[in-house]
Amino acid sequence: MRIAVLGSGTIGTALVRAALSSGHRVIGTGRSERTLERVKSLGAEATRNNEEAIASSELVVVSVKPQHFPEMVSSVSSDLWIGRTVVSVMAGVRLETLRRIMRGAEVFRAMPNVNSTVGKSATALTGEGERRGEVDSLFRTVGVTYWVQEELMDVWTALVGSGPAFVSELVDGLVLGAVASGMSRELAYSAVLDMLEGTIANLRAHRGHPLELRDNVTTPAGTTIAGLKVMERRLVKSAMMETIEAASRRAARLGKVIDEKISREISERK
Ligand SMILES: NC(=O)C1=CN([C@@H]2O[C@H](COP(=O)(O)OP(=O)(O)OC[C@H]3O[C@@H](n4cnc5c(N)ncnc54)[C@H](OP(=O)(O)O)[C@@H]3O)[C@@H](O)[C@H]2O)C=CC1
Ligand SMILES: O=C(O)[C@@H]1CCC=N1
Repeated sequence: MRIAVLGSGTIGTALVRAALSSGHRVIGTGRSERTLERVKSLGAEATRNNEEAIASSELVVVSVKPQHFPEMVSSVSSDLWIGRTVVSVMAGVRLETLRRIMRGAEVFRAMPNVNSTVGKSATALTGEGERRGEVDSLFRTVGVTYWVQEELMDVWTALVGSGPAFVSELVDGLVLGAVASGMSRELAYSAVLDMLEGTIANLRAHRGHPLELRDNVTTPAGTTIAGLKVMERRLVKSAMMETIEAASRRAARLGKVIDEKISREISERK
């Protein structure tokens, strides 16, 4: 299949690489010379011209930032979308918005995460169309896929899309705590990553509630309960809940703002 990736940045580049590795012909777009050179170095074609990329492809991935989407689509003739399959990875942007601007295309949304760069994304997919299987295959090349109702895309974006940033913050906090207690940063970082991998394996093996694992670790009057008391006092769990809710609300808001811009764009075209 011929695949176009519009916006070959962090996520776009991972998808260019994935599509090439599955034997597809790929054309990636970008604005800067640096982006275009990176796409070429992977073995794909590269162009600044989104129309050229769309016209020559059956499957089109839209991986520009949501804020750049209205400007990007305004430079594309609306006829070009007819008969294409389009997959947007943009946070917040609704299927309804995409369908309105891409008349005649079958439209999907995907929400991967930055772990797609190491083949370990968990990607939510939504939408309907004949190329559902091909869309699923593309994202399975960068990790695992889950088909979900569109209503869940904003919270998925918060939990899984933004999640690696939140976990990185937590990792940094743990490392700094160890540094404050006299461990070198290098050793602490390596130890935290191993501890996380082990914890994930343990949680997956036991399949129960995560608090069962917590209680297995927590010796009466031991070290863990001393730390847990601080986490309780500092409302760490409450902060995590609010973090996901805030990010999810932001995705919803972003979708609304982009929808309004696209509506204005369509009425100006008429
Ligand atoms: N980063 C993440 O972890 C995740 C991001 N997403 C979503 O993926 C999308 C991309 O994010 P990310 O990869 O981080 O962003 P990047 O900024 O890394 O990539 C965006 C790319 O779009 C290109 N671009 C901008 N405008 C145009 C245009 N008019 N025509 C062609 N190319 C254009 C930029 O090119 P240039 O650099 O040359 O200007 C850049 O390479 C976003 O919509 C985001 O919501 C989804 C899940 C996770
Ligand atoms: O921060 C963002 O908006 C994007 C979406 C998911 C991850 N990064």
